[in-house]
Amino acid sequence: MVERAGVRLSVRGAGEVIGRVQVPGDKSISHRALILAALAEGHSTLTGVSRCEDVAHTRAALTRFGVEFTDLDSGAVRVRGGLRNEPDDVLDCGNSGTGMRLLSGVCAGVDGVSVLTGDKYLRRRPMDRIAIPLRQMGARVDGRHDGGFAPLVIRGGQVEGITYRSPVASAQIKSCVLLAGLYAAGRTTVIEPKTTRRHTEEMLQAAGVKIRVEGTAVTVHPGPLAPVDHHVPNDPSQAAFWAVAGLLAGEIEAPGLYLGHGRADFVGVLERMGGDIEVDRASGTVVARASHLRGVEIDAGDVPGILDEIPVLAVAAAAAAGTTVISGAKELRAKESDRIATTAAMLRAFGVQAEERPDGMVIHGRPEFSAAWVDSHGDHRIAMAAAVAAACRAQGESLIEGWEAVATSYPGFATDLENLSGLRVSETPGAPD
Ligand SMILES: O=C(O)C1=C[C@@H](OP(=O)(O)O)[C@@H](O)[C@H](O)C1
Ligand SMILES: C=C(OP(=O)(O)O)C(=O)O
Repeated sequence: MVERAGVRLSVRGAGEVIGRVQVPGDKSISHRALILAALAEGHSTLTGVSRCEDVAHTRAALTRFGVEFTDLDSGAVRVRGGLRNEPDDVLDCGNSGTGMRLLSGVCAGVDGVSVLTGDKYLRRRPMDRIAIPLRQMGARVDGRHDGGFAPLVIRGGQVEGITYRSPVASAQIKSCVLLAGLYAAGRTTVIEPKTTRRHTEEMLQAAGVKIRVEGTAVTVHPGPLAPVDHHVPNDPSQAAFWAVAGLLAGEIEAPGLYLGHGRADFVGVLERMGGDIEVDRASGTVVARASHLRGVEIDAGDVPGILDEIPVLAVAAAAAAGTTVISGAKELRAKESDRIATTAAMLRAFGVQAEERPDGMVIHGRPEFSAAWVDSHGDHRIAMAAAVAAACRAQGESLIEGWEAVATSYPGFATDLENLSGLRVSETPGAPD
């Protein structure tokens, strides 16, 4: 594992943020597009695939199984699939929970041994949530703390279909088990406590797999995948940063977004806050204009649909009149960082009163922030949320340490921020990671 060199972002705020922004291809869909194309026998052509580091790790991991990727001049990726054999080396998933958990499902189905690892942040994230169902299916899963943490060693092949009632609402757990289910004897059902993003179901169906969704239950039948030509739409979780920037300081338009189940709920939360935000479903466009926001209650019912957007929604709450209470969000503690602790600490660095609770936080809004020194704690979403706070509401120079983490999902974020704001935004060598 090569750890990245430290980068510090300097933002001299505050100013207007105005314009149209093409955010990167959706990260969740990009991982799945590469994996499903790798499983399919034959050639698939993918367009719009995210060029972020997380997705690059998944692509590199798939080459270890003998899958071939070719970058076409058009920007499309051609995939020669047919993944069947065990990988010939360790699968390095980098910072990506999605990569590690989805690939684990594939490894459980493939005859042979796979070893999966990742960076120091990923190696701290819980993997028992996939080890438990994969073992029930008949795979052998080992790792640190009895398979609770990576590196993971999976001996796959000969898996049986199961009905798995997941204790956690997680698209990664669901997708892991469904992918293993493609290789199983018999059908596999996953029942979620609450429905989560449905990319795996939608994309397996498009690849000709027999899959049925009934409420919170998804059943997959084993079988081959057909190659597909898939366009990856733009990432709504990245557009959420700009939507908040538009509401706080100008007007932003983000086109081409995936706005399907479990991904666009941040729009409703921002509307509840009083935000002037419009959605055109046909073109996948979100437009957000400067608004006076007010504090809201965000609870367990909201959380699965806004999981990755909470750090930037917290910035909106910090700029809103009154108090915002977030509850039912303890899953945030299992992300790239403990996002309840790191979001609250980031807001406090800007002079905002924010108190941590076991399953959420309480944020007291204020009209202006003070310039801040923020530590990303290796978490791309904390870094980008801080950049929005700095650019829109903090007079003077704010510094974001650990900015290198942003490459995991949105390598061009600083350039987009500079172009949309006209502020001075600069990246310099920072403290080592
Ligand atoms: O399936 C996916 O692509 C993802 C699911 C979510 O994680 P969990 O499944 O752990 O909730 C989300 O936080 C992550 O960014 C991407
Ligand atoms: C949680 C995230 O991703 P992952 O779980 O794939 O690392 C994220 O992108 O916010």
